[in-house]
Amino acid sequence: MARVLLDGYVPDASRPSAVGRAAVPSVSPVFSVTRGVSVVPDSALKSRSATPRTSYPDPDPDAVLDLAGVTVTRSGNDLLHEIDWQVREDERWVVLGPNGAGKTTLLSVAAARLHPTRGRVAILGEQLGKVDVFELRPRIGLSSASLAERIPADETVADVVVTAAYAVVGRFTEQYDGLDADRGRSLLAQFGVEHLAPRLYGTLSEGERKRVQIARALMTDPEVLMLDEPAAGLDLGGREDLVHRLSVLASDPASPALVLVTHHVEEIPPGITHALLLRQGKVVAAGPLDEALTAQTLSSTFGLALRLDRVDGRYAARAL
Ligand SMILES: Nc1ncnc2c1ncn2[C@@H]1O[C@H](COP(=O)(O)OP(=O)(O)OP(=O)(O)O)[C@@H](O)[C@H]1O
Repeated sequence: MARVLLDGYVPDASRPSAVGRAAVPSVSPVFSVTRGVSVVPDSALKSRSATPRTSYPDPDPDAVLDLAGVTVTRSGNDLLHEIDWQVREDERWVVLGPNGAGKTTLLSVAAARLHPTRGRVAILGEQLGKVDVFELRPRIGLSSASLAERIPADETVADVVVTAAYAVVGRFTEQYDGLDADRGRSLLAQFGVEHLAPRLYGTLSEGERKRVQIARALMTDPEVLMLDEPAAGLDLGGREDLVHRLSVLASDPASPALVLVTHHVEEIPPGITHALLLRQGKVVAAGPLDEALTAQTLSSTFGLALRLDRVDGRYAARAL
């Protein structure tokens, strides 16, 4: 069952497009439930619960990620507010939300890069605050813009991938054996960029860099793979190629659990099984893809009346 927790979309009656044609519910001033979806006005979305939880259930030992009551506060604002989220080994999640919704912050917590202000975070059975994150991080494959920015432009592509074995960027004096080099090559081949192995990273196109970053994220044979906007900046051909390769990865039962962050439903690869929709640091809906991702929840998430189509396992959205 999908958890559809919050629907902050309030149709603007003055906008003709939002009336009648929108696949979103009408909203009472206080609270309403339409077709099983909890709906609250924007004022409620912005509110913060007065008494935050102080105790949390024990983490589920079978969960790859188990977040309870996760709140991240900066400068008095909650970037994430009371997030509960569980990811299991065989699940492939997409995290959707508009700019500033808190997606990257959520991924940073889930990848053991950021401790929450409040809440309990268990990653691969280890609880943040009780584990050495430097031992935990190699078990998590992460591809993100902030990590990519740290890759030296004069590093060869082959080294960009193999250095993940030591969780470093920039090859120094570490020694890599033949198995590392073989694995690096085979991952580059999996993403169609094996021929780029001798090239300097700084000479690659954006699309080529993205594929190299994902190959790097898989280098340590991680138990969970987290990709923050892997298709950002790609042209149509590059996006379609990447979506296809991610679909192959997501559909392979031998692949690790996957969490993919995006703004665009068009970038959801077939094989994704679950969705978490985030708005203003709060969960709008979370659960199996078909239940959590609907025109209604998407409209609520982006604060816009949207039509959502699904053809051959691919999604498309447009404003009504
Ligand atoms: N250190 C900080 N202090 C204050 N606000 C911050 C800080 N870091 C992030 N924020 C704010 O938190 C919000 C969530 O940021 P985050 O990067 O997680 O969003 P996002 O959903 O990934 O956005 P985008 O899609 O634009 O990448 C943003 O409004 C951002 O400006």
